[in-house]
Amino acid sequence: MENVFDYEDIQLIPAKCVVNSRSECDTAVSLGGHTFKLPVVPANMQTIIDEKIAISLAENGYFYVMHRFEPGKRLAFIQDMNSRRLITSISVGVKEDEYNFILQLVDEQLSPDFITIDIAHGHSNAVIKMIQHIKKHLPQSFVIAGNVGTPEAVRELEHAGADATKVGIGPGKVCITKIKTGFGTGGWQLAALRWCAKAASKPIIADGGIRTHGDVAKSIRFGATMVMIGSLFAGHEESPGETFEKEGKLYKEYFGSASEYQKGEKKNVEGKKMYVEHKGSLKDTLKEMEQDLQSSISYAGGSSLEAIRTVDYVVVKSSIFNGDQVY
Ligand SMILES: NC(=O)C1=CN([C@@H]2O[C@H](COP(=O)(O)OP(=O)(O)OC[C@H]3O[C@@H](n4cnc5c(N)ncnc54)[C@H](OP(=O)(O)O)[C@@H]3O)[C@@H](O)[C@H]2O)C=CC1
Ligand SMILES: Nc1nc2c(ncn2[C@@H]2O[C@H](COP(=O)(O)O)[C@@H](O)[C@H]2O)c(=O)[nH]1
Repeated sequence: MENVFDYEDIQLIPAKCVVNSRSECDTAVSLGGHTFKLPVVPANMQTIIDEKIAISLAENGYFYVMHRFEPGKRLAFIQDMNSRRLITSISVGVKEDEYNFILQLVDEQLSPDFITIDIAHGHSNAVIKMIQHIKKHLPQSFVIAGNVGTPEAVRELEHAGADATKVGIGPGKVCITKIKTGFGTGGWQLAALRWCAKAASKPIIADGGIRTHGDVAKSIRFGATMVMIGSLFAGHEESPGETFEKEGKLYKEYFGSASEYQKGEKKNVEGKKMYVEHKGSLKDTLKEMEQDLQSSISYAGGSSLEAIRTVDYVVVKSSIFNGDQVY
């Protein structure tokens, strides 16, 4: 692979502005026949999303993906979302019980709008089999499969029936896959996204490594339809996970889905736990993200996300931060 780079190595080049106010710029995106306010989705992790946040996101026009770590609650969750006439979007794994869960949904005549197959190494027969199982029994559900990091994987999962693929092996903030296995897209996630997007014939969700709001625009430029984010959404008032106080400051926990804390055992651990500063309300962060993305669109010289997809860019290998702190 040539031309390897990551988010902080890239700057997008401004084009002539065509709007009078950033508020004219539309950040809406379509996925699976639905339109969402932002091309951004909180990660399907237990310290990032819970039922309450899912309801609030769906009610306010945002995409969400519920995590799969309380499997017994999923059926009731889908029923509850259906009764509220909200979008249903859940995650599954690939173990035997998950096959039965899909059949149980069929028995209950429940067909979630979105099903995300959430596995560390998504380029596998296990994921291909699960895609085929879901497509056979719940053909109306939009299947997101991942995670992957190569064009071959994108093509294979699309060929198996996936409606979208999720790209990102190891760039996450609480990820230690890159350290423990030596593999992944950590450090070159944006280049991997571009590589995968060139091969894709269906939407791609960029997953992991987003550290600033500008990285959302960069993901769009390099081929993402949607961007999954963990750490930037951690630590909010609404976020699940313990809050604790240290020297008068509030922090919240954020742990990896393959961490000891999630698994309850020290086996195949590829994630860690960290504490992030308390950030206030999730609603405010989403609003700020929307405003920042509206501004990105205006710099791209357009009035919708499409303008960002073709904007010029430069590789700034010396790092755009120039020694500055991110915030
Ligand atoms: N995006 C990323 O970079 C990563 C994300 N994660 C997250 O951690 C969570 C747990 O993931 P995961 O361990 O897949 O889920 P599970 O623990 O549910 O494992 C799923 C199945 O895949 C097998 N499996 C897992 N990893 C591999 C591998 N490298 N090679 C072959 N088989 C494998 C497991 O068997 P066995 O355990 O016996 O091998 C198990 O049968 C997920 O939410 C995932 O998104 C984890 C790592 C990387
Ligand atoms: N290697 C691991 N990756 C993990 C784990 N838990 C979640 N994840 C991935 O990280 C992103 C979020 O990344 P961020 O940079 O926005 O914080 C998430 O969507 C997963 O794909 C883990 O334990 N190990």
